[in-house]
Amino acid sequence: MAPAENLKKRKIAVLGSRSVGKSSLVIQFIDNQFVESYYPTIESTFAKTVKYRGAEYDCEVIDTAGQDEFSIFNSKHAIGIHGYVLVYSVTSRSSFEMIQVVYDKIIDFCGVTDIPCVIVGSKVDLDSSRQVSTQEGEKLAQSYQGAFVETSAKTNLNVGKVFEYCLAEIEKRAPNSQTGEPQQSRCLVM
Ligand SMILES: Nc1nc2c(ncn2[C@@H]2O[C@H](COP(=O)(O)OP(=O)(O)OP(=O)(O)O)[C@@H](O)[C@H]2O)c(=O)[nH]1
Repeated sequence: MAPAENLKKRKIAVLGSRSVGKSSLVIQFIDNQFVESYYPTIESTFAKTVKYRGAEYDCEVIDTAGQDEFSIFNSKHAIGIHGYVLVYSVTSRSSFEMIQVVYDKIIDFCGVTDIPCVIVGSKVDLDSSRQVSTQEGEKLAQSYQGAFVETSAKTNLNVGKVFEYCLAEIEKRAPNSQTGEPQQSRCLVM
């Protein structure tokens, strides 16, 4: 393992509607377990060292309280964040629509044209209750120039990929940077 000072630090925020499975995704990624019961999150931060393309990354993952159209955008979810995991449930069209609201709020707040992001369609094990097609998810991610993946925290499908893709999106925009200056630091407050 690389000495701590050689680790690249990356801060990743996980956002999306309530109950779409953000915590389950993060807990499956960090602890390799799935919890069936539902406890609404206030906010939790997790740390994990991830190896990606031969480099080690010190990832801080922020699991946020679910958003809705009335939530006021929390500046904590933009300042110092390198990449975003935007989660909807494939069983909920309204959660898919909420991704677009959250994305626009981030873009607006940061004053940038795009952000490193992964669009995640969660709960694919519940395919018989699907309301959002894979193609719709892909199309949305393309329009954001981000990555797309469908997951199940329950069956541990593609959970690791979410964070791998997120690192890839961050690196695409800030290759070889030790701290990876987040995009919004280009904002100038006057
Ligand atoms: N079948 C299935 N259920 C899931 C999956 N992921 C999460 N759930 C369930 O969905 C419910 C909500 O999951 P959470 O991970 O707490 O959702 P959240 O987005 O963190 O919720 P908030 O904290 O309110 O924002 C829980 O009962 C989970 O067990 C999945 O991949 N498949």
